[in-house]
Amino acid sequence: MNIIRSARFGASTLIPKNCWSVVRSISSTELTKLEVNDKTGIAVLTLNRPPVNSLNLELLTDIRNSIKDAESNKCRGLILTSSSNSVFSAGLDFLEMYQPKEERLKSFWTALQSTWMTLYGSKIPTAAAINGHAPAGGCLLATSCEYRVMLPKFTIGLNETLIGIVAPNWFMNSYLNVLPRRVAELALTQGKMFTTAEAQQVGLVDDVVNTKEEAIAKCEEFIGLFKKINPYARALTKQQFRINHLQELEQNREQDLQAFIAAITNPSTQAAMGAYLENLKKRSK
Ligand SMILES: CCCCCCCCCCCC/C=C/CC(=O)SCCNC(=O)CCNC(=O)[C@H](O)C(C)(C)COP(=O)(O)OP(=O)(O)OC[C@H]1O[C@@H](n2cnc3c(N)ncnc32)[C@H](O)[C@@H]1OP(=O)(O)O
Repeated sequence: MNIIRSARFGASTLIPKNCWSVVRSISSTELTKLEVNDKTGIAVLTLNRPPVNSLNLELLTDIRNSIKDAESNKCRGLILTSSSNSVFSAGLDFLEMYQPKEERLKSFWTALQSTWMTLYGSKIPTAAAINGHAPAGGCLLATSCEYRVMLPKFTIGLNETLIGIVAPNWFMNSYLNVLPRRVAELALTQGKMFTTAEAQQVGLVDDVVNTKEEAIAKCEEFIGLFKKINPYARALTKQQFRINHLQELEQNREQDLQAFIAAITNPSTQAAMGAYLENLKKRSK
């Protein structure tokens, strides 16, 4: 058995899973865990930032590093999931955007841009096992993957307009890569959160299963579809589908950053976000 060494983790840890496979930890931080199944070569990236995996600068940085680790370790595919039983990811961390410090705000948005480009443009097959709610940035992570499977009774969608903010072009492009234009426009303008059943009906998720284990198995099945396909040909084909969206952001990163800072620091956006956060806190009491 080859032991993969990680730049971030040193020697790999072996975790026996069942008699057929061995799960090996490639890299791990306080916020993420990246494990590869030795038999299939498929990696699972688990987001672990309780209570709701809200995406702050550190979590975004770890996600990006993990995707790169999976690629550099030549994993055959990458599955994103959550350690929570009820939330895949609550999207961007409001605490990064509410009453922000400018330098941190810049680093935060720049990290989000980089993470999105790394995931959306990844050479290896990507899949999301959505084992909980996936609003806004959580939905962005899922729609940046090539395949989605979701557990029942959760919600997913880009709800930005409900918060009084506008989803940037590249959020919309990830949506449009999955949904018909008419459905995407209606959903985005309403800030619609789809139930699992609705999401499956419009094609926002590909499959619905009852447990996280089944979701991971479905993702493995999806990634297995490429077993006999030349990885180079596959990667270039995927890239051709996504290159326009990737270039659009790459070429306008600074403009996108400035638009974000202007929109977020606008007093009316801050007021709307403050009220939304207050409401969230009341609800959770
Ligand atoms: C012309 C074009 C111009 C374009 C210009 C560009 C402009 C840029 C605009 C900016 C775009 C910014 C994009 C943002 C996208 C986002 O991702 S925003 C985040 C949106 N997320 C949400 O709305 C989710 C909110 N959360 C929930 O709905 C629920 O928490 C949940 C369904 C995910 C889970 O519910 P439950 O399990 O019941 O947990 P709670 O009790 O609600 O929460 C526990 C705990 O977590 C806190 N929390 C929840 N979400 C967040 C979050 N996103 N950030 C930070 N904190 C969060 C919640 O307040 C609770 O905290 P306490 O326990 O009360 O302390």
